[in-house]
Amino acid sequence: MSRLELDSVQKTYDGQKILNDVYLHCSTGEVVGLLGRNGSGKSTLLKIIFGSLTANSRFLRIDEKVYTGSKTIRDIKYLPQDSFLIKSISVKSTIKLFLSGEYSRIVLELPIVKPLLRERVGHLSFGQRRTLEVLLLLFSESRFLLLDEPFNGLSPTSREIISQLIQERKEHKGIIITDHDYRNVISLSDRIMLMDNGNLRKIDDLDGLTSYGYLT
Ligand SMILES: Nc1ncnc2c1ncn2[C@@H]1O[C@H](COP(=O)(O)OP(=O)(O)OP(=O)(O)O)[C@@H](O)[C@H]1O
Repeated sequence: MSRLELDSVQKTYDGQKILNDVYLHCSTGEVVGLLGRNGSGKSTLLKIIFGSLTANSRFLRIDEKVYTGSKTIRDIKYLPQDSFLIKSISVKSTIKLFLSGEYSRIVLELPIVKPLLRERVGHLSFGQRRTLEVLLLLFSESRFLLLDEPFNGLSPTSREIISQLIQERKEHKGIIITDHDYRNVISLSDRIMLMDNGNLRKIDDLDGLTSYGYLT
């Protein structure tokens, strides 16, 4: 088992504190659900963990190795809200480009992917592209995944397939997931954390989400 640990994360934008001394951990074999209102700082936190955004302060450790500064780390992959795919190449080429042999073969054979293989990425619908992006991360070799709104634009069937694959792939990975489909996040997650006024609160049940004003 591997463990990612994040401590003392502070982030200020234009003098306004967005993250206030955040602590979070995630181990391989678990899904951590990150909930919070619009603008509460969820994407900011994921980008800081990934290393694409610099924090005022950040302590990041994976097992015994400590990472300083804001470099990206091979062992962490981030699904951003915006697409990261090359629009002019086919789905098949995209899968071969991003995934190594065995995982590439598995994804090429998935029933949800097979009918799309010859399509150019730029011709996919929003939901088809999002599904492909999530699959590329789930079958990557990185031990930790940060999924920022993976269910955005997905039909109920695609949501079910992706949720099932997240459950299967978490055996090898630690996954931090944020999405406004909070019911799905809750059903997938082993632990729920709520971003509230720059702090992360551990949530045990729906009453916890109500008491912090996330649900009414
Ligand atoms: N580059 C930036 N410059 C200034 N403020 C920013 C910048 N990026 C984000 N913010 C602010 O930081 C706060 C947190 O934004 P963030 O995108 O992390 O929220 P979020 O919880 O992911 O929101 P959502 O659920 O709507 O995606 C917001 O108030 C946002 O306006």
